[in-house]
Amino acid sequence: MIELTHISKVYEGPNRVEALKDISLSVKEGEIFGVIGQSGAGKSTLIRCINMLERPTSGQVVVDGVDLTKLNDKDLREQRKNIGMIFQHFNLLSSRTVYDNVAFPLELQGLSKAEIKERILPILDIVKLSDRLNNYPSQLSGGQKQRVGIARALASNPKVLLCDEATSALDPQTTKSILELLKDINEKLKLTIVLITHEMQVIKEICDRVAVIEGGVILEEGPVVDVFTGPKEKTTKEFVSAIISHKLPEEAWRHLNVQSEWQEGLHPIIRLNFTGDVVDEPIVAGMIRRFGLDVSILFGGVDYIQDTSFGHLIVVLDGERANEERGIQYLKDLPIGSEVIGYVATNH
Ligand SMILES: Nc1ncnc2c1ncn2[C@@H]1O[C@H](COP(=O)(O)OP(=O)(O)OP(=O)(O)O)[C@@H](O)[C@H]1O
Repeated sequence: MIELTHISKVYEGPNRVEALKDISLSVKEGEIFGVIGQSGAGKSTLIRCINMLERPTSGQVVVDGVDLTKLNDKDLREQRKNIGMIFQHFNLLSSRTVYDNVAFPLELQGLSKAEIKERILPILDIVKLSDRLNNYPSQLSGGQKQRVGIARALASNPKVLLCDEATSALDPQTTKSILELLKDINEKLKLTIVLITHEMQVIKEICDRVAVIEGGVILEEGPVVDVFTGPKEKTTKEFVSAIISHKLPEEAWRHLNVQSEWQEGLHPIIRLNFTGDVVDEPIVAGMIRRFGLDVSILFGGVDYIQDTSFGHLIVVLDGERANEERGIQYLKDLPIGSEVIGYVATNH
């Protein structure tokens, strides 16, 4: 649905900034694609290139089969009806009611009052604002204002919705309800959604795939579950660790006096990561039964990334060294992630 090919964006001026450097991305029809990055990474520039609010310095932007970089202003305006956008600070007109804010883009397109009404009443129903039609933005909560923004974006029946930090100004509870609404319209209206955010929680809640951007470059991208369970780049690891702690807390690490070499009398500490149904397998019981090992659990938990369970466990294997080595091999042969992260003395 969206193909970005070799996109670069340079802001010329006394402080020349290369905001995007040769970015290529592909977003499939009907998916929710998230771009995450820290402040200044290039997220806003990237999302604004998709509807050409920013014109890329070079590269191609194809949305629904049309190369937007080749269009004149009139054709671009026409194609933009396919691409709705919502913003962090909602960008509503304060002198217009909820109804009139949502009607505004359709008025600009020259639709009649009756056509507008027919188009937007069902949308106001989807975003649950039917009882607020005559309120002004100042009379609404942040979440309600964003619902107006969403309804206005949907008014033109777009195929793509761009969300520019759409929940960053909202509290966690309201964020959750807006994300649920986005998921809902993605499913009901088969809308392709691209969102940018600096919050991993947003990616975790609703995205199918994610790209991590830093310094105008995509560091890595893939299905959310894959990126969460196997982050490759340092920045990605930091984002992931903000919501999933794979690590033993620092204090516990010190208290245990963890060593990096497997010396006499020490036992391996192992980190296990597992996704999906495998979490239900009796892995710990297997190690006890097969190799006569004592398995102490130091740390662990199960997270859910949408419908996929993602477990992590840090354990110490304690037994004869040969059996400990067999246990490590047994784990390696299972369809889970396992890594020896240090060695400790136990009380036995
Ligand atoms: N209109 C502009 N003129 C000059 N430089 C700009 C302009 N817009 C953005 N930049 C620069 O481009 C780089 C990327 O900015 P961008 O706003 O895309 O990042 P971001 O990831 O969205 O950050 P934030 O979350 O803080 O908005 C930054 O160095 C920024 O200062």
